[in-house]
Amino acid sequence: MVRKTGLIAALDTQDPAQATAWAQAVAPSAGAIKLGLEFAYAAGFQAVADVAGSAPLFLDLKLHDIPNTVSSAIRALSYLRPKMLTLHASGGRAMLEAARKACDEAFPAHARPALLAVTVLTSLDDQALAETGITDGARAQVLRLGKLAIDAGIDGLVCSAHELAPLRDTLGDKPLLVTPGIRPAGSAAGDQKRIMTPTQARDAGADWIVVGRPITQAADPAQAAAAIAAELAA
Ligand SMILES: O=C(O)c1cc(=O)[nH]c(=O)n1[C@@H]1O[C@H](COP(=O)(O)O)[C@@H](O)[C@H]1O
Repeated sequence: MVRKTGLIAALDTQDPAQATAWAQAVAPSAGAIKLGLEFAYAAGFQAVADVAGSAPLFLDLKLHDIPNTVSSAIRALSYLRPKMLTLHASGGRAMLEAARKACDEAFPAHARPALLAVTVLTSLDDQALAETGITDGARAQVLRLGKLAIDAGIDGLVCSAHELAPLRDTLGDKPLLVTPGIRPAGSAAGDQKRIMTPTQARDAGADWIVVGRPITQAADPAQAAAAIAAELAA
């Protein structure tokens, strides 16, 4: 299957003016902008709504709580009209199903966001995961949580590019697979552990790659985003 892999630019900042400038800079190259915990906590949800005027919104709140709280939170944020919304797969089946139901009820059918379940954070390697009690490695845990989330009606998964091939083998083409931990050749990994380049992630089957600091910390964020989009299209 020929897959078109899109770019999501992660705009991690506390400053609305900075987020707006970055959103405008990346808009020609990115299919969505990602605003998450740092921006929402610092600048508030009105600022999220304002910045989201520039591009489709990936709202990365990584919901993880009891089913009633997660479904109520989804109803409460529905006015933001995100294109994608994250929650943690490790919240379990009942939470995932409650989120699916809340999403279906709170959004009109034409404006439903893709619900994306975060499997194992890309900042974790097998050793760090073992300290949490998961001793058979990131790949096994991503597959376990990925199957659970898709079975519970979730639209897609957030995983590292290293798990794309086994997930596609197990779950097929339909689930949206979104991969952070992407580093263009030569850029610093920072706190990310399970990383790949944009080309490698595309070739392994990503629908979307998420890139933050390699764009936002570049001397010219517009040019950095354009270069990544060009790499994906090559
Ligand atoms: O849910 C996410 O987007 C996410 C999941 C994950 O496992 N790893 C991960 O890095 N992210 C997010 O993706 C972005 C990656 O940013 P950079 O490391 O700067 O490219 C950050 O905004 C993270 O919050």
